Amino acid sequence: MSKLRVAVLGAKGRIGAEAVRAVEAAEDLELVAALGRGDALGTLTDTGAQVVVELTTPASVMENLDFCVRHGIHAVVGTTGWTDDRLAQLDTSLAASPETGVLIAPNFSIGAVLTMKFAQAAAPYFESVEVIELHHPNKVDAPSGTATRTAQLIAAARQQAGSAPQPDATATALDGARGADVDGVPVHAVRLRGLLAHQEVLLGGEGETLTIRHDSLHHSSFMPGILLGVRRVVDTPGLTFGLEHFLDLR
Ligand SMILES: NC(=O)C1=CN([C@@H]2O[C@H](COP(=O)(O)OP(=O)(O)OC[C@H]3O[C@@H](n4cnc5c(N)ncnc54)[C@H](OP(=O)(O)O)[C@@H]3O)[C@@H](O)[C@H]2O)C=CC1
Ligand SMILES: O=C(O)C1=N[C@H](C(=O)O)C[C@H](O)C1
Repeated sequence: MSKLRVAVLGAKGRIGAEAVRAVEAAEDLELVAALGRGDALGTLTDTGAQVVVELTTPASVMENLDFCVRHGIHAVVGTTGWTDDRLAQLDTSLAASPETGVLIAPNFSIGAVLTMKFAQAAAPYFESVEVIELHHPNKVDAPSGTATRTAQLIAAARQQAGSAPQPDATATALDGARGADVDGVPVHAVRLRGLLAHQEVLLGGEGETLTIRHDSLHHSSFMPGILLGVRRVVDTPGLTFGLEHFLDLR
């Protein structure tokens, strides 16, 4: 059987470099390009890439995806910075290339995907819920894509369950003291040397709290999810948001 031809964008970055090694080590995949900033996107078509793994920056991702979709190259995207406007723009370009698949995964690690699922399930049972994400200090965006997605899922679950607004008597606060408001869920971002990628979801009810915590200790935690995405996206046209759609979660 012929190998799937894969390119990595952001190949010299923290996660991109790990993805290059993971693709090279996979027997069913062939790494045909490893591109960094300034490298010509034409290399993707010249090398016949079938799938691009996009791990760059929020400032670069839209232009890169536009090129991929216009050329019918499937994409697995870990880069953050997704807004409704950006998703709508991507949907529009995918409509003109209906056989192309794009997976956007706020987080490729199984533990983070499960954290989101558990938080979504627990949220309606508690009066209060807040998200704390903790990352290395070189991260350029805050809050993290994972924390934003987690808060959105929590908010949707609470709305569906008819939960009351969260109790909070704060009358005066320094700017930022109560975190960012994501659909009514406070999200706090910590940047600390020594950390990689971590998240806690704190839930509180009368006389009890529940903490759901996930730690990515190494970039290898993201690799099985990226490889799964590469193998599945070629048979999944259109936009898929979240790795959970490619997992057989019960
Ligand atoms: N979904 C997930 O599971 C994960 C997602 N991420 C996300 O992935 C992204 C990358 O993270 P990280 O590796 O830590 O960041 P880095 O800054 O280490 O890596 C990004 C790399 O992309 C390069 N780059 C920038 N623009 C382009 C471009 N147009 N074409 C090709 N390469 C480009 C950068 O080059 P230069 O240095 O010259 O700017 C850099 O080498 C972030 O958005 C992060 O949040 C990270 C980990 C897991
Ligand atoms: O920048 C990172 O490192 C990470 N980014 C993603 C995010 O913003 O959620 C995924 C993970 O947290 C690592």
